[in-house]
Amino acid sequence: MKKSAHEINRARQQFLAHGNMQEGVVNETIAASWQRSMRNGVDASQPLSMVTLNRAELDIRQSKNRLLLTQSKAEIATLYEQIAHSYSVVTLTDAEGTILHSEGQHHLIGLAPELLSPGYSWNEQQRGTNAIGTAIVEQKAVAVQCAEHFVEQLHHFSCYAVPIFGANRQLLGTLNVSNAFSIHQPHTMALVKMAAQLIENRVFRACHQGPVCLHFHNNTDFIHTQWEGLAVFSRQGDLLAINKSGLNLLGIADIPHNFQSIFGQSFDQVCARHQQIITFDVAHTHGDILYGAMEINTESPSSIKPVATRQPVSSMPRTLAAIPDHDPRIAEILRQATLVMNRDISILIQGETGVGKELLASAIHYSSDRAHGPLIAVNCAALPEGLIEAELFGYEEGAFTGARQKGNSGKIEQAHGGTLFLDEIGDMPLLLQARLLRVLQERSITPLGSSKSKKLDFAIISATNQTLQEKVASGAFRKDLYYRLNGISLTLPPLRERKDLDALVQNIMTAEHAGSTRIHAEVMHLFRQHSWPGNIRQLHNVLKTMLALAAGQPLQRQHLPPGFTDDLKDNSIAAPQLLTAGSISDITNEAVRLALQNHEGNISAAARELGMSRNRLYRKLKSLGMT
Ligand SMILES: Nc1ncnc2c1ncn2[C@@H]1O[C@H](COP(=O)(O)OP(=O)(O)OP(=O)(O)O)[C@@H](O)[C@H]1O
Repeated sequence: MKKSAHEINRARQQFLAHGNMQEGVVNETIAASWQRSMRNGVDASQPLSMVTLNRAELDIRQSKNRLLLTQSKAEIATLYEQIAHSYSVVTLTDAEGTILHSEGQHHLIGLAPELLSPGYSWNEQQRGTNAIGTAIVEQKAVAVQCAEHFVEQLHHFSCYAVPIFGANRQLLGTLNVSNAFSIHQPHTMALVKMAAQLIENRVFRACHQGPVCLHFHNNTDFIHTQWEGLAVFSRQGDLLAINKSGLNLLGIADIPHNFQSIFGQSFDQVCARHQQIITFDVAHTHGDILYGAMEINTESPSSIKPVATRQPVSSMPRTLAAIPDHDPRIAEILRQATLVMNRDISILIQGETGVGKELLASAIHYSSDRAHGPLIAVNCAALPEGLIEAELFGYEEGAFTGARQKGNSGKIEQAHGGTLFLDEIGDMPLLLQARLLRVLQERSITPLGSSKSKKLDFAIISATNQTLQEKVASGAFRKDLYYRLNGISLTLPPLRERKDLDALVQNIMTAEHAGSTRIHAEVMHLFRQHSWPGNIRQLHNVLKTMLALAAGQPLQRQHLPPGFTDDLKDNSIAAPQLLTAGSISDITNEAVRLALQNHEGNISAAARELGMSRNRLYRKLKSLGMT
């Protein structure tokens, strides 16, 4: 049975004072870690050192762990949304316990923000028992709750860390959730484990993009989930790689190197049935039947899936004119974009994650004179470093041996006559920045292995959610390339600062074919109070979840994802009324009424909550006959 924080603290005090471990209070993992912490001379009563890596050191670490970072991004965002509340932070560390990325409002959990920010190390040797450091030592999932932490300063926090292993089963890092709850939350650990498993699978697929991949499990429902086994084969049926779950499912450590000897069936015949679920009666699983689905990559071996970024959902705004411009900052961005788009000026779009940078880039392209040409999107963060050069610049026949023998036009060449969109440009490796600069200056390209250059004509738009100027200052991004890309910089505001939430909600509801679904006024009120760390993407996800949970009924507070309201300052809401997503003016009227009610008629406070000026609110009240 789980012991109380008080009992654990007493056992810890006794251990610190006399070195003896009270039986049955903490589990073996924590007990062993306390012993190590003591041996390592960690001072349990002193606050932790605040020393973290400087910007340049962190840049180096992040670029060393680019694959892990890029393959984790989406899962971290989803995990954060699943547990979204102000008292949690999600962190991703490298194999030494140094934070590479964190998601959450660090300052709110009552710990110095530095301690959960990129650059801080949670190595057990220095910090004593903690989920990240201890998970790295133990190479397994570890939960450390309150007084189980060796250092007293951490006694108000609970942390859940799960190691992430690479394609060759080497430790890559950890995924961790820290929160300010003293009660053990088994579901938090389950969510972290699921996310870590998904990251491992993504890393595996990014490293092994062989032509044939078998997805398998002993339960058909688990195929294409994070628990599936993955085995990658060459076109001849030679095993190129297998993931950890695959090994476990097969039940043998020493895997044969050929499809037929593993699965007992002809590779070609199974490939021919790749649209069906195939049953395998495998010898070593002791009667356990395995089921598999073959994925055959019919594209040329060189086409790498992660290059292309997501295409905007078709019903989302496709042109600048279709983007709502009720927010003055957005209206100004749209005006500037319209003025520069056909003038050979490089556009750099900046803004936090999920603010709509990609959507804006695509709207610029489809509004420009090049709308009939291609829009080629390259996610600079989603490619293994060694492949970027070939993917961007292309290569001539004979430049490589093996799978890449035939030659391939690069993404830049494919953008000829259209627009090249370089997403996450801040992640472009330094070495390739010089080459890209040359291409942009000369508007011509020389593929790898070729001596002939080709003249090209394309518009360039890049986007980043990093502060490029800081990267320039730390030497991680070339100044000359920065100036070249930054003909004009358009910075999209975060959602919490936008004044057009109603219009955005309406847009998303329409895109989700739910334009006539009614939204409770209370929900809109809660939306206005939310800080939206994931911006419009998060708003979109929340609305999608609510639409699913409401199953055709009006969207109400109980349909909000769990944890959503924890972020809000004031949950006391007035009597609910129903509104239609389509009627922005109705929503605004209702919001005005609620805001005034919440602030007992105080115009300034109500205007602040509504994100409008006092004058505008006065005008609004006048038009409503409320003054
Ligand atoms: N004007 C808009 N109206 C409705 N939905 C929008 C709008 N802008 C963005 N979105 C929604 O927000 C999501 C995120 O947008 P987008 O991918 O363009 O953001 P981003 O800033 O490029 O994010 P990241 O930096 O993480 O790549 C989109 O999938 C879309 O659903």
